[in-house]
Amino acid sequence: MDELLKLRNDIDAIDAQIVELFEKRMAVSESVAAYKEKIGKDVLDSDREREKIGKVRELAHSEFNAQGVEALFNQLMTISRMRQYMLISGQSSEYSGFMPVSGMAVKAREGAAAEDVPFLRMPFDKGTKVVYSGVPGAYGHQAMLGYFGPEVDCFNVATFRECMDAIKHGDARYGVLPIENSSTGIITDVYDLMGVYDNYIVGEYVVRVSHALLACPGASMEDIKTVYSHPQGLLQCRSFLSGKNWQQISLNNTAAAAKKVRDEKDKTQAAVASEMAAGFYGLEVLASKINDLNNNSTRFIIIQNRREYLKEANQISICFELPHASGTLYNILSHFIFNGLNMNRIESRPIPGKKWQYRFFVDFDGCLSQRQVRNALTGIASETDNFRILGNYIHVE
Ligand SMILES: C=C(O[C@@H]1C=C(C(=O)O)C=C[C@H]1O)C(=O)O
Repeated sequence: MDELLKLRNDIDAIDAQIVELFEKRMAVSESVAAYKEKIGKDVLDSDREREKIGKVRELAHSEFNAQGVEALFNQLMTISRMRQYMLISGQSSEYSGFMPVSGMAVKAREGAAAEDVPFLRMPFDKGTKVVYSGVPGAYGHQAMLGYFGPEVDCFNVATFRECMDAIKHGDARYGVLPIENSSTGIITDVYDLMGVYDNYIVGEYVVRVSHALLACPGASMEDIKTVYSHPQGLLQCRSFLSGKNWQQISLNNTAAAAKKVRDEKDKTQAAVASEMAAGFYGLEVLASKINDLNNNSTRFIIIQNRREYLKEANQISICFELPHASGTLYNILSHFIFNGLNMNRIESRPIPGKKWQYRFFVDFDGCLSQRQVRNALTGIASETDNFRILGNYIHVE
């Protein structure tokens, strides 16, 4: 026991020296930050870090220790960079061109689950033009009405890209696009477009997908022979449809199915779509809530072409590219860890034209007005390629 005590005393004495040296090193690193800020030099100097690792490895007396020293100095230099970003990330109210704006308090709309609806929205009035992708009566329409209310001045476009273009060119102030479904995952096309357009996420809205069986007025369940819907609509109602012996036909979206049933006025046809589509197309609801899972939801984003964020915003979305080398993503994640930020999601998508290279999308908790967020973003921006802040908005749980 005495022997262990003595050995631990030795370790304590060495550790005290390490801490003293660590603090001395950090003080020098702070002076380096001040100098770099003065001359406009980047914090990260990969060549210098590589040389440093080589040199400290040579100082070690075994391969095991060389590896240990390498890991240790990688951490030391990461911490040193974090400190430098802290000292140079600014303090003005705007960050990277993003201006804080005041939100508008809006009550939850009828039929919406309270937890799906943000209590604060981006400012809009009756004259504000809004575009959504999809057709009237589809879930995109429902999300748009949920966020902006029934009196909104809106129009729809057929594709996600057209929605992006309408926002980019100012044909509409806000756009509404689906970004993720709770059972089928992310909408990759929307991610890819967000990565290349200069549009920004300013809000989020969740629609609980609740399918109903719709048919012509006067039709009953016994009349039905054919059912139309989006493939996902048919899939999500598999147990309801399984015993029915109806022909199932896929169309582009659920609202197109409702429209077809209305237009053809055939009592043997039915559509799987929302109850809202029933009202919109003058159809009757033969059965409601027919999806297998009743917590199936689609998350929509509200986009615009201005760099703005609500003062109460609590989630940030960013994207960036990384060189195809070992440790690059690990290095970026350290910015979240050292700044105490909670990451909610990370996705990667192939970069068109760059084989086996990926663009990363990260969502994390925070607001652009917070110091630790700015520190992390300053670091990530300078250590990645094509870094973009995609938006700061109120996240709906
Ligand atoms: C301290 C510097 O800044 C960064 C941190 C380093 C370190 O802690 O040793 C090395 C290179 C830079 O990435 C520097 O440039 O010397």
